[in-house]
Amino acid sequence: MAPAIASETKNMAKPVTNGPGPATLDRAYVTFLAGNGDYVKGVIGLAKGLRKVKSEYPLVVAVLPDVPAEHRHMLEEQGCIVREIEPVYPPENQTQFAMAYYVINYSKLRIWEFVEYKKMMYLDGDIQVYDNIDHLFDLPDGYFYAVMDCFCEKTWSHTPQYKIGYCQQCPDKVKWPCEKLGQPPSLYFNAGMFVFEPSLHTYQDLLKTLQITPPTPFAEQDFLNMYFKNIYRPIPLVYNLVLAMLWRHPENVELDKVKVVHYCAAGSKPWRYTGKEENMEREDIKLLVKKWWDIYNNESLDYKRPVVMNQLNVLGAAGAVNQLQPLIAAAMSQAGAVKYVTAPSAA
Ligand SMILES: O=c1ccn([C@@H]2O[C@H](COP(=O)(O)OP(=O)(O)O)[C@@H](O)[C@H]2O)c(=O)[nH]1
Ligand SMILES: OC[C@H]1O[C@H](O[C@@H]2[C@@H](O)[C@H](O)[C@@H](O)[C@H](O)[C@@H]2O)[C@H](O)[C@@H](O)[C@H]1O
Ligand SMILES: [Mn+2]
Repeated sequence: MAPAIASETKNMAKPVTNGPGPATLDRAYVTFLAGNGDYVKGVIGLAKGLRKVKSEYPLVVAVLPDVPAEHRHMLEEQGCIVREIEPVYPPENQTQFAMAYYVINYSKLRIWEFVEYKKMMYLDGDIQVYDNIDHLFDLPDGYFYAVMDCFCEKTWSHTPQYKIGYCQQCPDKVKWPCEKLGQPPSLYFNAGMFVFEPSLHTYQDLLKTLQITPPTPFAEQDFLNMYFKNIYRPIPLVYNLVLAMLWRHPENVELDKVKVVHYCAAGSKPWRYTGKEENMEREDIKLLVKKWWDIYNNESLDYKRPVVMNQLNVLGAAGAVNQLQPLIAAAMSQAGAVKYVTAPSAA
């Protein structure tokens, strides 16, 4: 069934607002971390941002083997659930077609294997959540939800749409020349944020399909758009503001209504912001970078391991195993959706 093709927000998929459901283990946010560099700051900021908006669900971090133990510990100290994944590579010796920087992002595909969760929301590590978006988990099952991207940045200069000045964000401004180029491109989402349902069948089919799909410039983002084309449903831009929208389509942006900001424009990563790159001197960019730092530096947003957990650790270390049972029960209820359980060392 073709997804609702939405040309404007009002036609886009709307969350089912049936009020706050019970916090269940079958839902979680998930992000992806690779390397031993400074992206870990992005993930820590995201964990604190989700806590600030009182999200009911935990944050799972899929880490590649090259993420150092120190960074994994920092994430666990922030209440994250750290899961190691193996890298995913596109077909052998064809990676030169993808922008080299993006090849590592194919590893995001491992999250479809997290089937202990019925529904997950993927968020890039360079995303910050400024309003509670838990209601997106209530969107009807069976679809892939994400926000439409923009084709106007020079990162898109390899595409026909860029060359003729067409963008799905303003399809009437420069109309797609159907007689010359056939059908306009399908609606295309930014893969920095999406709502999906983990499934072993889908996971295996994704990997199998990847092996026969030549890589393309936007790597896993292009691949996911191709793979989920028939069940993709656009959701409003407030759920993933790709920063370039501020200067490419300001008429589509109401900044005070934006719930999720995606710091993907060149030079906009808050933890390495210098203000020197193009558009980075804008007042709205400076404000959004400050908003990110205000959360990152706010110690009141640090994860506080439930008191009982500390007692558990003390008793576990002391080998007082028989006193652990009631504490474990209390810890599980106090921690709600179990975010972080250290298996007490057996006596
Ligand atoms: O060195 C890296 C590069 C990327 N990423 C992860 O991969 C995501 C996608 O990369 P990025 O956000 O830089 O792409 P963009 O959205 O800027 O195109 C990041 O948000 C991180 O979660 C990472 O952990 N380490
Ligand atoms: O690996 C491909 C990446 O493609 C996307 O980033 C792009 C996209 O947003 C373009 O529209 C922008 O022009 C560009 O700057 C930006 O990097 C996703 O954000 C990222 O998670 C990841 O999938
Ligand atoms: Mn990103």
